[in-house]
Amino acid sequence: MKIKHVRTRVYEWRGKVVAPQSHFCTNAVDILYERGDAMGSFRFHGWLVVEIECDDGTVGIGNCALAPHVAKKIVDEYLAPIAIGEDPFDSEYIWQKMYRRTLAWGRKGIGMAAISAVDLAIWDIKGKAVNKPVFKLLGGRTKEKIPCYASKLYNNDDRDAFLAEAQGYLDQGFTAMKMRFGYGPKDGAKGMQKNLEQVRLLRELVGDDVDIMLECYMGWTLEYARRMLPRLAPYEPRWLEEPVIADDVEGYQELKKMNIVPISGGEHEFTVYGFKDLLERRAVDVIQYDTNRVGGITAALKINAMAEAWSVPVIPHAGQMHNYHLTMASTASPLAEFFPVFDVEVGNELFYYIFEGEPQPENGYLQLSDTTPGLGLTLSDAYTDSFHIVE
Ligand SMILES: O=C(O)[C@H](O)[C@H](O)[C@@H](O)CO
Ligand SMILES: [Mg+2]
Repeated sequence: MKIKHVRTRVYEWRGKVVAPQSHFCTNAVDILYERGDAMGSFRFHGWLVVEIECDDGTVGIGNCALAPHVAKKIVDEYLAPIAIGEDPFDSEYIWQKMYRRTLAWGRKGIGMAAISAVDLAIWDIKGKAVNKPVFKLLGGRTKEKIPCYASKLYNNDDRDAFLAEAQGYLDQGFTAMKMRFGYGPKDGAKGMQKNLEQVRLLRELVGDDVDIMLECYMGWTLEYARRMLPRLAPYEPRWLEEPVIADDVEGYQELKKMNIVPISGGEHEFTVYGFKDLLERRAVDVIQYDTNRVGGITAALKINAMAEAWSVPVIPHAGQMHNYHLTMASTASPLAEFFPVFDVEVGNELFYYIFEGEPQPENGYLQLSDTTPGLGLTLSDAYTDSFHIVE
């Protein structure tokens, strides 16, 4: 079996977009003085789809959402020539070739996201070639079904609307949900009180039998997070996510060492080397790589093994099939993130408009088929009129 052709397309969403409410999510840009759409550069309204065709006609599908046009260029110019002609079952060798040939500039960030997209397509091929779901190639079923948490609840100062969304997840049977803070250091004591009010109201609504997770999306500082942790402790969040930027590993270490609220991170970290550093420095209580960024399934599988050795749970970023297969196949991964299906807003939900095959939860659990080969995704044609597709 040989890789014959690599096709890359960027799906640009042209359909309806729901403008997010003000202060809907803190983020790394918040410390800058200019106003405007701070979360603008964290939107996912374009998505790279990579299709790899083999000489026997098998086609594998991969994807990545970070800077999709740049990732497309990297795949077209650098990675496709490396993969073509190789046996897809030599996935480790192909991964090493892609990594080492682009090491000068691709070891983190968009270079690794592009490698991830190719690697996902290769694993999809391997599953299809042996007529097995990918998780069966990664160690198999470790769970009867996958527990998941509802992940949206962007801050809304209309507290009735915020709580109505949370009530909806309770009504659907979720026993865990993640909210986004709307305020950070720039918003002073008043903003801090709004953050605390938001958590208090959510905890009062859901009670003590539901886990709540708190997302900062890199929008706080170490000083602000130090002040918030003791104030958040009474609400017993399952974790506080990305309180500081990914490069501030010392900040992560210090917050974790305070041992007040578990600290999670990793969706902006890459390869086994990035997670070796986080683990050895005991910087996180929960690892949250995204398989379509971190180095694909080839890298994620190795990180799961490292996390198991360090007893650090892996709860991958994003509710998408490429992450679910890893969670299903690892006892180090107790839970999956689930992005509820909504009108397109930030774009986490765009995946549902491009692909068919994503499982929908029942009472807070997801199920993967034992018989659907590969990753289990096909390209949807239900929304083609709402996409501008760049070949
Ligand atoms: O943890 C997450 O789901 C991410 O940080 C979100 O994708 C991001 O859009 C912020 O909500
Ligand atoms: Mg996050």
